[in-house]
Amino acid sequence: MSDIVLITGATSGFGRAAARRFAEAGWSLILTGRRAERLEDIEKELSGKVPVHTAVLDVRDAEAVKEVVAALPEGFRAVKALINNAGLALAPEPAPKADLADWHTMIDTNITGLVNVTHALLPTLIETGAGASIVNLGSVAGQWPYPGSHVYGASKAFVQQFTYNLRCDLQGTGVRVTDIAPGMAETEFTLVRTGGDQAASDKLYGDTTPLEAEDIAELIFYTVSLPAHVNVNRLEVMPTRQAWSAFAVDRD
Ligand SMILES: NC(=O)C1=CN([C@@H]2O[C@H](COP(=O)(O)OP(=O)(O)OC[C@H]3O[C@@H](n4cnc5c(N)ncnc54)[C@H](OP(=O)(O)O)[C@@H]3O)[C@@H](O)[C@H]2O)C=CC1
Ligand SMILES: O=CCS(=O)(=O)O
Repeated sequence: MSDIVLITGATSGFGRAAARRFAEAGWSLILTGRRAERLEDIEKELSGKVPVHTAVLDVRDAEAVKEVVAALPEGFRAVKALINNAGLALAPEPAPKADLADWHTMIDTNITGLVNVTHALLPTLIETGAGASIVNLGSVAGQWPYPGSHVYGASKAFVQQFTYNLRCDLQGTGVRVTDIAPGMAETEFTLVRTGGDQAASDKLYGDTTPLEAEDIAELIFYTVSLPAHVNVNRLEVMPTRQAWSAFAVDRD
């Protein structure tokens, strides 16, 4: 029987690229996201190669998460890898101008959603044991501050610490836990962050060489495919053309 991966946010960006990468390697796929049509598209694309099960799922809804996990069909139950990828940034403006509702949405998705899915799948992953993996999508924003990152960066700092803390509690179970923390990558991320501003997205990724979704998919797959005794704790990755900026100083 093939290995089974569950990917949240498989309708776009890293999640969709990861689905393709795991399919290439013959894994069975459980793909989730809120957009049903996108899930149908990716299922159509990949189900000729490997078994695919899709579920429309908003990770913020803890009950729905439990139901999706409980209803996994025969052949998709022994999950070996969980890719906690669903997430988003909103409100690119500075904190005093940001909407409280956007802050809540980021917390509900990037923190609560990730915790919901992890909690629901922990028993299965522990049963799988040696070689099982949880890969959490953090961000450079979880480590490095920048203007407009406010709650987004803080939510990704949570992802990093939750990853480390989970590692402590899962020691002895064989389940590995990794925080992959990408820098600038061209996906629908900026379109979502700016409320659909295609020009802003094009401008951010233009005239440089951002990471591509496939770069991160490769790292996710690599992390999961390492020998069972190897745990990558955190992988921070940036485009070669991206680096840190100087400290900001307020002057008279
Ligand atoms: N692109 C970048 O520069 C970076 C991104 N990241 C992180 O990587 C992850 C993937 O982002 P990326 O691929 O770039 O962005 P995309 O916007 O392309 O993809 C985000 C995915 O998350 C899903 N999603 C969002 N909210 C929910 C929700 N409430 N329930 C279920 N699924 C949800 C979306 O699916 P749907 O809308 O169908 O629900 C979509 O599939 C995120 O966690 C992001 O924070 C980290 C560092 C850099
Ligand atoms: O998480 C996304 C990367 S960035 O926009 O915070 O640099």
